Amino acid sequence: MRPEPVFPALQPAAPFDRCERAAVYKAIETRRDVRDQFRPDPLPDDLVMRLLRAAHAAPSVGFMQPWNFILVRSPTVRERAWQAFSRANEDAAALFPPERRDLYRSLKLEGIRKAPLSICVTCDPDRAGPVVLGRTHNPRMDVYSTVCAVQNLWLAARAEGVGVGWVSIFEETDVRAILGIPERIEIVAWLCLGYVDELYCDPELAVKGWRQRLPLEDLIFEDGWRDNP
Ligand SMILES: Cc1cc2c(cc1C)N(C[C@H](O)[C@H](O)[C@H](O)COP(=O)(O)O)c1[nH]c(=O)[nH]c(=O)c1N2
Repeated sequence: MRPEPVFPALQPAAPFDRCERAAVYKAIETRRDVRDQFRPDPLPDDLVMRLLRAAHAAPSVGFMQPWNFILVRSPTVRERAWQAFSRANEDAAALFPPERRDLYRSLKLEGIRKAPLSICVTCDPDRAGPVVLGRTHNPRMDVYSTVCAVQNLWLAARAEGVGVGWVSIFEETDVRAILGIPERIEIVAWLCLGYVDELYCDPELAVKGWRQRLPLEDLIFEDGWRDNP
């Protein structure tokens, strides 16, 4: 007997309707990096799972899905992470020219202790063996994939009324030691999560005079690189 032909499952690719489109753009445009506005109440487990499913639906090179998500709820562990941040942030301040240093020091750049949940997102370069479809000529593709997962989570969180703040001012060795992450695993993001009642309309760094949004037109080139005039 001949085997039944297998048809791939397809879904319609029609554009979303007007409200659905508006919802997608609303999430993109109103998403913010949150440092200070976190409410202390814990996020329900089913909500956290929805965010993680959104992250896990991200594209990845060779479909390798290199990510892991380390959920950090323990105040003791978060306190250790905050101390690591504080040390790194002191070093960071010294790197800026003196006229920027005071403004830098005045910025709030983390919500590690205030947010009830932190998620450390990591990348396992060995997840799909040594030779990965699409990573053959650029080893960073697995990390790029992991960043796609972070962005999915960030947008889903916006839709759920959950604020997310990315903290990257750490010595990597500190985060590794605090969470027991092996050497071969890459640490991609420390995210702080919690409910928020309000969000800045514009990036906080713009509001506080650190740096403004660039005109999009200046960033688009046609048919090749163009040096700034
Ligand atoms: C890879 C990476 C790393 C960091 C960030 C982002 C990304 C993508 N951002 C957040 C960043 O400051 C913010 O996204 C921009 O200022 C734009 O603001 P909105 O995200 O639009 O609110 C960030 N913010 C912060 O307060 N402390 C930090 O250490 C970091 N690190």
